[in-house]
Amino acid sequence: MDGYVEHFWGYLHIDKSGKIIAANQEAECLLENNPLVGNSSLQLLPWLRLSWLNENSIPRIVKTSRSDKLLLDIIPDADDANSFHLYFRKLLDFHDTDHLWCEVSDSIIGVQRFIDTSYDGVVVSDGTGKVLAINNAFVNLSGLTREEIIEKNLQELVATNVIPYSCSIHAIEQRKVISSAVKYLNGKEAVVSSSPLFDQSGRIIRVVSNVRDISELNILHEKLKCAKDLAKGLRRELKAIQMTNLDTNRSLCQSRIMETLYDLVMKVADTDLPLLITGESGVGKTALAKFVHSASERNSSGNFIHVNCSAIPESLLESELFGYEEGAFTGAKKSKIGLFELAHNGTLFLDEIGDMPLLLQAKLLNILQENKFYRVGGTKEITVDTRVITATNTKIDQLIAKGLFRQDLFYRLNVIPIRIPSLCERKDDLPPLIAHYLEKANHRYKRSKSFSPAAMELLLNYNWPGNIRELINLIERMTVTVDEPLIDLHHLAEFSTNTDLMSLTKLAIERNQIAETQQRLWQPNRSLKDLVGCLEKKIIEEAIAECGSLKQASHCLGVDATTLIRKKNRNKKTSQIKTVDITE
Ligand SMILES: Nc1ncnc2c1ncn2[C@@H]1O[C@H](COP(=O)(O)OP(=O)(O)OP(=O)(O)O)[C@@H](O)[C@H]1O
Repeated sequence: MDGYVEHFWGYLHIDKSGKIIAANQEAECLLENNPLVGNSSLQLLPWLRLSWLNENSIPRIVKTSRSDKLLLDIIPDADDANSFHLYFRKLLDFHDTDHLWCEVSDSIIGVQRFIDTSYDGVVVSDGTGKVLAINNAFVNLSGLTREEIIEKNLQELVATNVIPYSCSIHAIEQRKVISSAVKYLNGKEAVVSSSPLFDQSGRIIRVVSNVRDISELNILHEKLKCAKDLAKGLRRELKAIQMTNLDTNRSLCQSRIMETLYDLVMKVADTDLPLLITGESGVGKTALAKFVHSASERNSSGNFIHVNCSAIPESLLESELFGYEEGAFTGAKKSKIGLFELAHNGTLFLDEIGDMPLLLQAKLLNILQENKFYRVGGTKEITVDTRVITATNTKIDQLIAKGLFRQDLFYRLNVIPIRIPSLCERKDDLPPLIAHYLEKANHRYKRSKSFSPAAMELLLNYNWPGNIRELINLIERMTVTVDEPLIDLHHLAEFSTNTDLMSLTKLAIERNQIAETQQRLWQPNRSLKDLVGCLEKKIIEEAIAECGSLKQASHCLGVDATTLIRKKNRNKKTSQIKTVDITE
């Protein structure tokens, strides 16, 4: 223990047997400079009793001579059960108030213990500004030594620039708690709060200052600011990437029908009109809803929230969408914000809207008309500014006919109806989509695959019932599973999981084989003369077709026209290839 106690009190560190391990100067002074360390405290202090060591910190007054009295306190060492700290001080004029001093000593020692364990710096001064005690935390924080501060007047310390400012002096002057920020000479910053203590006559007897190091806090604050700036930058970049992706999506749709669709979407993106997107699964309804959000002002003011109404159990959907208040139902321990609120200033995309229960449809209609709703179990009306985009791949008019969907809600949602055509209705989009997703898969899986012309032709002729999602899946599967660099028809047949595609591929393979066979010159059971005749006829026919007339063809082939006609007709019977009509 340092500081106040050390300054005025003698201190001995003694072991269990009473041997002195350490002592301070005040102790040497009080015990008249006898060498202390190594000696027995019981011999040097005949009034000391070994039994007192085991009595936990009881301040006592002992008579050392006829006139001298010592105030004494023994504290066990917190780290070493076999040693004790002994504090003592002479009592001079207090013969009649011994019992009071016991309490005072106890509180002084107690205060010092308290301030030493404080995380914050502590400075105690008297009513004139003289420093009586400081703790280690203050020494570490201010970079000042005890000698520079203890017993010095704070006003002088400010005047001599040892400290930049004293909050305690202002607390003494203004007789109230004063708080202020201080920057010490070592650069550390602190928030100081000085509280004056008054005696019964209103005199200030002590000022206790609490000094909290805020340098760390400032550094953390700076770091937090940097992190926030970084997050802001990343969010901007993410949005830019998302926008690029969405722009790519638009540029990949080159069919006339999709270009018209995107033109319409661009016109309505910045309005708050509800959109109902229809189309088969995998055509890109979600992608289009994201595109609308990103192309609108809402992209910078709010979030895009995607809710699949068929994926959330009916019993949970209401509380998910609208949130709930504490105690609204069993298990609602805390209130929770709903997805509508989460999409405030942004876009709420309700996918598979046909699966929304009828009861919730009424609540949805209300919110679309009023922009207001109540949380489940709530009494406070909540107002939101949320754009609603819905999508479905079921026929809503059939649901209306069956009484499963509210007609009024349908009209409200279907302000801008958008039907995304299936991939088979927009085959012009296939080449850019295939090229884009093949490149993506090659990059992702570090491959360099390509499709053979025959495989490519097949992909262009296929109907893609699973639409773009099926196309992406097939390309990824082929890129990863095919070993050869060229993905050919037989790979499609081998690795395809779709029976339609598989049979289409097998058909194409067979057709290719027949074509190959037809192209071969040798055929079984035909004489050489017959085969040569056939070839000759084909050459003559091609020459006539290319040159435009028999005369020109005979000129090109270097034979006269009569020979050409004769050769052509000679092979007529044997040829299996139909001849063309030749007119000069
Ligand atoms: N125009 C486009 N260009 C490129 N990729 C697209 C395009 N539209 C959709 N996609 C991709 O196709 C896949 C399916 O799209 P999306 O999930 O939007 O379809 P969906 O119609 O919402 O499907 P579901 O009805 O099953 O929810 C996604 O991987 C998406 O990125």
